[in-house]
Amino acid sequence: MYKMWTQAGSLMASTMFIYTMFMRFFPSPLQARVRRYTNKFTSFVYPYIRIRFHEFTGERLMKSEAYNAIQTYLSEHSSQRASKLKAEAIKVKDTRTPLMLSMDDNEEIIEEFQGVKVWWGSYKTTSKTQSFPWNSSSDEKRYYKLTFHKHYRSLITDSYLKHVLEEAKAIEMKNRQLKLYTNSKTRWSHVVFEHPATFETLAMKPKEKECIINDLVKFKSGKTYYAKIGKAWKRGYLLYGPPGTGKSTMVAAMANFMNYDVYDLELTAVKDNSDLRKLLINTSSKSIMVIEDIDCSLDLTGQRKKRKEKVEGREGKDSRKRGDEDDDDDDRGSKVTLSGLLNVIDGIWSACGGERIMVFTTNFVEKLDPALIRRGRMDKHIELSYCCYEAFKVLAQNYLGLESHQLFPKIEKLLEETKMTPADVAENLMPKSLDEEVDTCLHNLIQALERSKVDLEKKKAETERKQSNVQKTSENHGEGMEENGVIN
Ligand SMILES: Nc1ncnc2c1ncn2[C@@H]1O[C@H](COP(=O)(O)OP(=O)(O)OP(=O)(O)O)[C@@H](O)[C@H]1O
Ligand SMILES: [Mg+2]
Repeated sequence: MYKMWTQAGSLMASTMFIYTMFMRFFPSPLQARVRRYTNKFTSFVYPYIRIRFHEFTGERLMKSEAYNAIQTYLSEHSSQRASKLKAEAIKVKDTRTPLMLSMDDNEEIIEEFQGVKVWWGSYKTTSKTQSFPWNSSSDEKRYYKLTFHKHYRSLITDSYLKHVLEEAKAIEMKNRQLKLYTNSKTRWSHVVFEHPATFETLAMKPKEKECIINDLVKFKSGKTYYAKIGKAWKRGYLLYGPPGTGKSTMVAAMANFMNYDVYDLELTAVKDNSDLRKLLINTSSKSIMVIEDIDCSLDLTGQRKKRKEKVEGREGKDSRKRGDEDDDDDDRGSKVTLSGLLNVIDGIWSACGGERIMVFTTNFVEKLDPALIRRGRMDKHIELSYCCYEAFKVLAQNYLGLESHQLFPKIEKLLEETKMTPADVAENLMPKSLDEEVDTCLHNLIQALERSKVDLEKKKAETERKQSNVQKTSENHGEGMEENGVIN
């Protein structure tokens, strides 16, 4: 047996040697003919077709959708057949096990489709990039390989692959658990998104709420419309208002309503515009990208002004432009610029993927650069404000299960006279012990509102007093000037 293998080995080596020599020294027409015959011979000896599905496409920029779909499909089909499995702890809807099992690396399974056998394999290649011994990193590339008999080429490429993609989509919809992503450098990591907020529990005027819901519904079903008008399928929402008025809660309600993943982009953790673009490309469609407190994220608002001031201050100096950029680098850890962010929102790259919502939240809308929030970038501006009576009724229903109560009119009047955020109203309404009565909760709220009313009146009186003092001083000053003959 050993002898036979040795002979076979040396025969193969000799064949390879002759083949290489031939390819090197003979003219190309002859080479082409030989190659054709070699291919024929190979396909006669090995009549199988192989298709590779790589994890990343486009210079490793984007995760391949086909790869993802196959992964979903195989994890559903492989767990019963493969002997080497990978387990990932995830939460998927409607499953008895909290673990998702998928094929391990270098594992294969056999499937049958309309009586035809196909082989799926999961593989990984590792290449080492080493510039210095102390600075080496390995680059892992994963791919799935599908093998089938050449006789069934059209069945597999037309029907089977379509079946795999469709089934993957159906599995995804069935198990879809929303994800909340967060960024570090150029990578996203995620946890399961479990925020319970919905539009029903969101306290705001019903008409405004309805308007937002209609807008979202229109967006979701607008694929052909956006294509028709030649616009990328995306929409921007600017949520602004004082702290505790429900901006973050609304983002969660939007995600649950649309069934979209949330990408919570922390701009300060992004090194520069190029990394920002990479992050954008690696987001999936059907997602909401949110930048919370955009006014604090980076000095995006000040950059233009600062630049303008510097340029004006250094007029005529050759080093103007270079100096500007150097200073900016020193000022901030992140080099993301306003133009970089604008590009992400509605530049050419922003159209990647489609069906995307972008949300900015801020407490100080007036601080933002107008370019950042102009319509077309932030299409809809939504103000979330202090609690009104209609918003209170939603909270009373949420927290106490109350439709109406004799104390409601009193609360309505107090809400008109004060400025209390929905967060504060909610906190006062929340029972503080298991046996706390509804009436006690409402009384707590009334007391808090009355205190807030007194504070507000005190503040108002104080401001009026200050204003009248300023007025008096300026009048005295004016009289003095007149007496001194300054004003004629
Ligand atoms: N409009 C609202 N409807 C329902 N609950 C609300 C609303 N506003 C605030 N809340 C409650 O108050 C808490 C704080 O609200 P949220 O975090 O959404 O405020 P925010 O506007 O994002 O504040 P900030 O500007 O400080 O980020 C939430 O957990 C929620 O329970
Ligand atoms: Mg918030």
